Amino acid sequence: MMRIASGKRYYGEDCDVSDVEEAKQFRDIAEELLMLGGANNPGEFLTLFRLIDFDGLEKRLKRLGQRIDAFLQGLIDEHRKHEGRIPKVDEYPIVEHSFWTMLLAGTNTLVVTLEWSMSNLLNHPEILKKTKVEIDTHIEQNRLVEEADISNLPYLQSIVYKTLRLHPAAPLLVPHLSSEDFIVRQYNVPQNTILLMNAWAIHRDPKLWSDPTQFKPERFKKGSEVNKLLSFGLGRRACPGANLAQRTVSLTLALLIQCFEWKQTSKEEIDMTEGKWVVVGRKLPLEAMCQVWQSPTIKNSSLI
Ligand code: HEM
Repeated sequence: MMRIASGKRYYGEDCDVSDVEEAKQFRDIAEELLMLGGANNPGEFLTLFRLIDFDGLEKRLKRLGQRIDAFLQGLIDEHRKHEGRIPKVDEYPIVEHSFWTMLLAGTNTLVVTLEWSMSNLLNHPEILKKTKVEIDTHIEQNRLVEEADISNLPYLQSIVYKTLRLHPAAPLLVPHLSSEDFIVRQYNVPQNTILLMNAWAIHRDPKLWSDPTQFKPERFKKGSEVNKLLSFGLGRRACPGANLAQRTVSLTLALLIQCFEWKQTSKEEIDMTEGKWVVVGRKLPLEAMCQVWQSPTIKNSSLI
C-alpha cells in the first residue's frame, strides 16, 4: 500500500527500505494506532470515566494524532518539493486523511489475511498441493503468476474466500453510529448508538453454513456462497478496497505457492489462536519452512 501511495517501502529487509528511520516511525505509529483502536474505552459507557479521561486513552490518542499529522505533513511536503508546487495548506486535511485511511485500512488487513491463508494451507497439505497443481496447470513453466491470471485460478480464489470467512481481518467490521432512531426486528435502536456487527459469528453460524468451522475451499465453487460473506462490510460504507485486497492477497499467495515448497516446522497442527487487536491476526506469528522450487524461471526471478 505504501508503494502505491508514495512509492516507498516501509516493511521488509532493511536494505530494501530507503529510509530506515522513517519506516520505523511509520511501523511504530501503525502499531500504536491499531492497539489504541482496539482498546475498550470505559468512557463510552460511563460519563464519569470520560470526564476524568480514565486510563489516559484520550490523551494518548491526541498525542498519537499529532505524531500522525507530523508524519504525513513530512510526506506531503516531500512530494510537493518533487512536484515543484507551492503548498496549499487548506488542501492538506483531505489529502492527509485519505492517505492515512488507505494506509491504516489497507496494510495490516492484507498481512493478516495472507498469514491466515498460509496457516490454513499448512494445516491442510492436500489443499496446498491441489493449489500448486492448479497454478502449474494454468501458468506456463517459463513465467511467474501475474494479476491477470487470478481469474483463471478458481481454487486459489476459493482459498482466499474461505480464509476471509473463517478469519475476517476486522471481525466486528468498523463501528457505525445510527444517524436516526430505527427498529431492527424487535429491537429499538436510538439515534447516536454505536453499532457493531459480529461478522465472525455470522460466518460461523451453522444455520448459514454446513460444517461452519471446516476449511473446505470447494464450497466457494458455488458463487452464491461468496455473496454471504461480510468480511468487507455491506452498503455504502463497505470497504472500497475489497477488490484490490482480494487481488493482492490472491496474487501474493499464488506467488508464494508457485515459488516455494512449504512445510510446517513441527508435526503438530499450527496453532490457530487469534490475537486481540481491532484487526485480528494470529496470536503468535506463523513459523514455517520453505525451499525454492527447482525451476530456472523461479531461481532467476527477482522475487527470490
Ligand atoms: C483483506 C483485506 C481487507 C479487509 C478484510 C477489509 C475490511 C474492511 C471492513 C470490514 C471495513 C468496514 C466496513 C463496514 O463497516 O461496513 C473496511 C472499510 C474500509 N476499507 Fe477495507 N479491508 C481490506 C483491505 C482494504 C484495502 C486494501 C484498502 C485500501 C486500498 C481498504 C480501504 C478501506 C477504507 C478506506 C474503508 C473505510 C470506508 C468507509 O468508511 O466508508 N481496505 N474494510
